[in-house]
Amino acid sequence: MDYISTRGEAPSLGFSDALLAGLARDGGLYVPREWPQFSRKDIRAMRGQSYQEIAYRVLSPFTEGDIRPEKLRELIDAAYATFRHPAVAPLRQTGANSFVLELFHGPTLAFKDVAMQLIARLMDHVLEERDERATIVGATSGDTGGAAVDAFAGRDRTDIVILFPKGLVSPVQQRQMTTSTAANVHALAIEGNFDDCQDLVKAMFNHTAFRDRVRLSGINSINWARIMAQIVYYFTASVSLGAPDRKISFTVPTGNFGDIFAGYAAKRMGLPIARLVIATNENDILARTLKTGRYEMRGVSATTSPSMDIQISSNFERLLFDAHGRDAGQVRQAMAGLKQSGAFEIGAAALKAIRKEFSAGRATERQVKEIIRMMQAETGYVVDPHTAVALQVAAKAERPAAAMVTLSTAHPAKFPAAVKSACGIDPALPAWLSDLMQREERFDVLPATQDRVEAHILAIARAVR
Ligand SMILES: Cc1ncc(COP(=O)(O)O)c(C=O)c1O
Ligand SMILES: N[C@@H](CCOP(=O)(O)O)C(=O)O
Repeated sequence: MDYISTRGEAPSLGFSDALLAGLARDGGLYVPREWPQFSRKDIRAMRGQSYQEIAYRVLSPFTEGDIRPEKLRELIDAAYATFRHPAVAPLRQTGANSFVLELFHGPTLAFKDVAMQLIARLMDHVLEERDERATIVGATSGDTGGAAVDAFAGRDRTDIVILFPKGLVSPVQQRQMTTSTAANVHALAIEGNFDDCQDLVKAMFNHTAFRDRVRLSGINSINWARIMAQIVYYFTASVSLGAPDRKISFTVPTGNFGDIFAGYAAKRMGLPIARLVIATNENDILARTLKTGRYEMRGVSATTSPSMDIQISSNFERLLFDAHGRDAGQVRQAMAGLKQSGAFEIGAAALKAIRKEFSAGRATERQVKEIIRMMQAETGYVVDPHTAVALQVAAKAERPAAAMVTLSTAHPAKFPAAVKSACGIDPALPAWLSDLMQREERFDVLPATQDRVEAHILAIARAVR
């Protein structure tokens, strides 16, 4: 399998190179040249198989030619052995035809662990085979950072630098990034918001001399491998609910558009998905875009679901590429518009193609609070605010005959203040994190300026040439 850039001006790469590259050299995102295909028979044959076995079948075509099959199996087994639930991503029934897919049973209690535990091992393996080192840089609105720190801590071939918006992540999220004692972990509090952090990461990738000097690599969902690993749970959930003989819809709490794009990829690979529903909080750029056909930045407000307080949804570029019939010129034009004026229009045909697969809705802060309260009062189930955004949008979504699976992307204990204020329950952290709030923090504070961040990284990275 080889990977091409959404902007059409970077060389195509094999899996291992795309994994280490993160962002393409033309500023675009890598996507597989073709979507691997799974027949109804292939999907039916997944019934009764473990998460690890389904992961192996789904991921093999993406890594073929680069990662040996037995190595892939070994890395998958090691990655998911870190999860505290035997099913890895269990389903919970919440209504007659409604289910919640719990993606928070990994070490840092968010869905990011699903991909991060695997890609840390994949990167380590590739770097070891090449006898190389890398400097990994990531931007986080809260969860990616903690998951990356856990997955990469102590790995000898990588330094990991995480940029988080100062004061805009929950205390639990911050400590998951700042209390690691591993020497290769570096947390940076940036004086700005998540979009500033993400812009800095992209700017560093586009600064070729710096990129080459520190051997930059990325772990945000701009890295194809993140999306790839997340495709798996759309298959496991659908198969356990009767796919391919039953169509399933998914509602996904959305920020950077990575998680829901993984659902779109699963559909392109043959999984019968009815609708993909984008759920946003009050930072509703994606819901507005689907309604109006205009992607327009308007500023970010802080909500109780901080991980989704995002305006630049990086992976929307991957969808645009497909919706424009893989015309990289159209993507370049849209991205230039976004850079120059903070907006772009989506042409009628592309918008029609997007609306054919996706619906979208937004949840207000009041609705999020109410749904957490109601869910706990009526069923005893306590959900986090990101999951609540999606449950609210799913409840309002048009319901074709299909079952609705809502993705639960974080454990409520990551956001105790919001949960307590909504339903009165103070969700406890699990045993392995119970002393998190007493651990000593270690992080640096920097302004959102590229030269200051680059200078800092040059001073700490061991991969510098
Ligand atoms: C808990 C949680 N839910 C939802 C999202 C949104 O996911 P995505 O950025 O893949 O759209 C994030 C951040 O990515 C998150 O941390
Ligand atoms: N919500 C994310 C933002 C970064 O998204 P990513 O999926 O591109 O890493 C976070 O929690 O950091």
